[in-house]
Amino acid sequence: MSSSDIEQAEASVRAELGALRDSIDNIDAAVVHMLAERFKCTQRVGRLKADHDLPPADPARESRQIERLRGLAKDAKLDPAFAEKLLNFIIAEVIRHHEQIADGVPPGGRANAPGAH
Ligand SMILES: O=C(O)C(=O)C[C@]1(C(=O)O)C=C[C@@H](O)C=C1
Repeated sequence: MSSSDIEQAEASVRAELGALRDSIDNIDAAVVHMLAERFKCTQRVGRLKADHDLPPADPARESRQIERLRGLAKDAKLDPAFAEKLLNFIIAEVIRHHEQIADGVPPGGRANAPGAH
């Protein structure tokens, strides 16, 4: 469906689509804000782990998180496999951050590293 298809649709359909998209935009904003808060916590976890020579990843903790999230997803009628993929995607990024902290990479990237622009 292109934008012009939408322009041709009935006014009531356009109004309903607009209202639904407003809600989607609000939800997307909430997701971004919640993720930002989560990453603030995980940055502190990364610092703590680096300071105490703890490994970036904790697979046992991840298994518990996945089981818990799959259960929550089922209750919420969300595909548990999707919830698991999403959590794994987020955790992979967190582990990358933890590794950077342990390697002494400054927040925002390797600004002073050779080859950086
Ligand atoms: O709880 C930790 O130890 C974390 O580092 C946080 C976190 C997560 O993002 O939830 C990330 C990596 C670990 O493997 C497990 C969990």
